[in-house]
Amino acid sequence: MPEEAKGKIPITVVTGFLGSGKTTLVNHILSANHGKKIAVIENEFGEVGIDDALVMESKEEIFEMNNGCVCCTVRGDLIRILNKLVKRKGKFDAIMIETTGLANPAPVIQTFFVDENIKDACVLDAVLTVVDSKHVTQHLNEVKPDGVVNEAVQQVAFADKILLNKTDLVSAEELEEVRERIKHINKPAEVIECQRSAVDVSRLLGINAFSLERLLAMDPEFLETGEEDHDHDHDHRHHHHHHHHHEHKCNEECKDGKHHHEHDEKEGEGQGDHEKKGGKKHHHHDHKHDDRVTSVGFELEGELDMQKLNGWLSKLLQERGPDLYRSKGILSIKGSDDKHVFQGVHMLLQFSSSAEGVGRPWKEGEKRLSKVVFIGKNLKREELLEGLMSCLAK
Ligand SMILES: Nc1nc2c(ncn2[C@@H]2O[C@H](COP(=O)(O)OP(=O)(O)OP(=O)(O)O)[C@@H](O)[C@H]2O)c(=O)[nH]1
Repeated sequence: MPEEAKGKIPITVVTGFLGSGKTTLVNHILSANHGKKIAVIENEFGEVGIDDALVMESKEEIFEMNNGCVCCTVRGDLIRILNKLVKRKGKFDAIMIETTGLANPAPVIQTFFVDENIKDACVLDAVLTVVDSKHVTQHLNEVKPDGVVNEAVQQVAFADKILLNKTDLVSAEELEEVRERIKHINKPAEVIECQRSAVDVSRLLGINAFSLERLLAMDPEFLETGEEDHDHDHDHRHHHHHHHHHEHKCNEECKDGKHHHEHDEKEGEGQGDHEKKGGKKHHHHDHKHDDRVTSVGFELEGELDMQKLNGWLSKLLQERGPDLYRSKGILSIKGSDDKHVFQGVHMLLQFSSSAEGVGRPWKEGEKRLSKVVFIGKNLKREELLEGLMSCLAK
């Protein structure tokens, strides 16, 4: 361990596009036999929080940051939670942060270098990026409107280690193509092929893989504008270049209930490979998200009919699969005392339940609400709600 890392809390950032297998990785790490106490910080992009119910019950504390993306609105929350944890130093061994699938990891990484308190107490051990072998190419190729960041590219570019996950869903040739593509974006990062994010924890934690030097070699300005540009607790009116909307709650400074923020744009300043900067010749400090990508979430009382739901979801994913990046839900199903879960990634749909060890069973007295979230392009709330309501059991 390098001198400056001694006695500091190691931080692992888990990133990767929507549905790539981040929560699966967090659960894998939490349940592995390493004897470490790990505090987990979960950030979710979605109108309705689901992931907290899907992360395993563990002795460690789980902090949730919903209603925003860790790279923007809730960055202040991240700093507050980290400062709280720093005060409890010694009571746990490590911190793991799971970012949303739409997060640009750069501002998350900057947090560990711009906040004095956090910088003194913590050391970034590694940025782990989970990649969905089947769907990543589509996301890397996605042509974004001018000035909009391609988060999938950023996530690969900033990785210290890449978990090339879901190898069961692709052929050997496809896997090789994905590997090449990833190497093209990020040559130094080790790529580990896996299924269900199952990688030996000794290769993931306490590996001291993060290197600020390497990052600065890739982008000499990495730390320069971070503080100013990414602190969204300050007055948004100072900025006026780009707009950035998520269909989620903002901090009180956003006057119109949508989320705007802007960054100064520095184009093509000899940064080398531009794909590293978001698939375009844009500096990573622009981090305007794609406003066509939104989340729609519902909380529903009453029991759902499994057969109807399965039929409706299968049809929806078939028809809207390319645009429907991610769907997931916690379900109260008629005729069952188990908590049911569905997971959708594009056209792939999977049902499971607490009886199979997925999610936690309903607690005594817990209100049996179903929660469903859709994340994707051009989603129509009314249509989705109508479809979901039609699945209620009579
Ligand atoms: N076939 C296959 N499915 C996998 C694999 N790893 C994870 N999954 C499934 O992929 C879906 C998404 O996994 P998650 O771990 O929830 O993904 P995530 O990155 O946390 O998703 P978001 O937090 O919504 O961005 C779940 O249904 C998993 O069971 C794998 O190696 N192969």
